Amino acid sequence: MTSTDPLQRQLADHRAEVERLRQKVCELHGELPRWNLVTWTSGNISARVPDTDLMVIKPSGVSYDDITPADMVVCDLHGRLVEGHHKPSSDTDAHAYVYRALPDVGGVVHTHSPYATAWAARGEAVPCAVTAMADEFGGDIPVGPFALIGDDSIGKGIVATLEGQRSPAVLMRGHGVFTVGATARAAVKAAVMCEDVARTVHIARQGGPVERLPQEDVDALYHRYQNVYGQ
Ligand SMILES: O=C(CO)[C@@H](O)[C@H](O)COP(=O)(O)O
Repeated sequence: MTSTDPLQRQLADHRAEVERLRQKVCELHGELPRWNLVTWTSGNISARVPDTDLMVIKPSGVSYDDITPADMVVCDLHGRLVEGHHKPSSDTDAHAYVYRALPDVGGVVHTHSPYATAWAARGEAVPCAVTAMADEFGGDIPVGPFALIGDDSIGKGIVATLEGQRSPAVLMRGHGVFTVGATARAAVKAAVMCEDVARTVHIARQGGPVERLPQEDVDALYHRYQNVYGQ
């Protein structure tokens, strides 16, 4: 019998994609401890289910060692549970706000990676001082406002900070990293690269002042990496 609930109908009509994303998002969660981006159960990943008002997101507080595709939770884009036997991530409101505000975003990642989170604790943007930053971020990694969890505050801070920015990463002051991407995998890559460059620039600054790359070089590097690099 077909449900009269539009979200349940979307779920039924996109069942194969939802199950594929449960598998994919679960796999991607393994990358967070692998790259030392999270501690214990901190951090989370979600993916938008294309052509729906749904997302697949991490269950709250479940160990990375134990998480399975079946544990992934399906929510609507207001953070309301649609399907799952766990409570969704405590950051679901933030992920949902981003998806509502930025239609091109297909994946959102949150980490507490140590070097990037140290920059967030200082409320300081990571200056674009190395080519790897120009490649992936197209400039500095910006800082967003401190915001408490539990409503749209974090999501609003992420979206407002990313407005007009090339960077797919934002350092939420006093909290940690949020990244976005066309896919969840792209957002995970941005989180990995964010921690890498935050560490490099931090170490560089221990030896003396760090200068940003010339803007024209940043532009050229970003264009090459985003449009030419790779296969
Ligand atoms: O920083 C936060 C809370 O904002 C999160 O990273 C939590 O630490 C992980 O929450 P769950 O996704 O497990 O609910």
